[in-house]
Amino acid sequence: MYNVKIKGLSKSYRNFQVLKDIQLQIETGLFGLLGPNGAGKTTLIKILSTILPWKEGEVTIYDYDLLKEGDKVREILGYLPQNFHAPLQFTGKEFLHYVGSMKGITDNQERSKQVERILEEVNLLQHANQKIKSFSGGMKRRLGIAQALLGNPKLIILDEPTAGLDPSERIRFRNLIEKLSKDYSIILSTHIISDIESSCEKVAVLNNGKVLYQGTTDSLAKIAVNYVWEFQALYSEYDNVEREHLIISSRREKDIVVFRAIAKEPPYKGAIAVQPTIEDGYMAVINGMIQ
Ligand SMILES: Nc1ncnc2c1ncn2[C@@H]1O[C@H](COP(=O)(O)OP(=O)(O)OP(=O)(O)O)[C@@H](O)[C@H]1O
Repeated sequence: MYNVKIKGLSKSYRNFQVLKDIQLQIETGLFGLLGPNGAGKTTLIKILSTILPWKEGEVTIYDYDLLKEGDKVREILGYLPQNFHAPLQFTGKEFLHYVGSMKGITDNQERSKQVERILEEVNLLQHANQKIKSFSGGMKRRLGIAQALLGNPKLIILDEPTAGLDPSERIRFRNLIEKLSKDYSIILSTHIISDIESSCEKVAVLNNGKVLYQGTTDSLAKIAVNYVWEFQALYSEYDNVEREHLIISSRREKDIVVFRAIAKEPPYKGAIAVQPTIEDGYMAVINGMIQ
């Protein structure tokens, strides 16, 4: 079942077209929206979150027409913006009560129940009465998720939620998102492949305002079969090789360097085709190797 259906969505800022005829269908579960900086992810997410006005195209979210029934969509939506800042002088609990009231949960008992449950869900219960200024980056981000969960939304939209987190916080955050995806539909926008590779079954790749790929994460990797190569070159050739080929990674072994590259043909003498990863598939799509 598709919860979000997008047909022919376009958006311009003055003369600059940011989204170009987007066609997307998003199912229940965890959906990854991948793309480099400037691809148009935030613009798309702001439109889906009813924050940004738009005119061209059709968007349905849980059978509500986004243009005509924005109020209904807001009732079933939880949103964590890219630059989420909670007031530092509040405690975690005070902040969630405040957001809950703003979302129209006026019954004190009901709001308290939700706040406690959600604090537990995001693993912040024992810090609930601490001021937010004492929270780590990861805790603040989990509080961001918590405010999105208030009001029992059906769809949660997270814009670059792991940006700036250290590796252990990132893993913790990722596990939380994966756990939540059992109960909620989640759209996760990111430019970090590892955020989606273990947990998202379906992804879309956006670049320059266009959807270049949508499908399973596995097929995104498979798309690059016969396009990913490993070869060795002398270290002294490093700059030339890097300039002339689409290099994904390299590792130095004394005087030689082992390169991993994407190309339609063997890019270097002795190059052998290797098994592609999701990152390879993503790079191949973004760089226009695969139409
Ligand atoms: N209000 C605006 N006015 C004009 N141009 C804008 C505006 N907001 C975004 N843009 C431009 O639209 C393009 C897409 O931006 P957007 O923020 O949607 O991309 P993104 O994929 O979310 O990237 P990032 O991760 O860097 O935020 C960029 O070129 C950006 O400069």
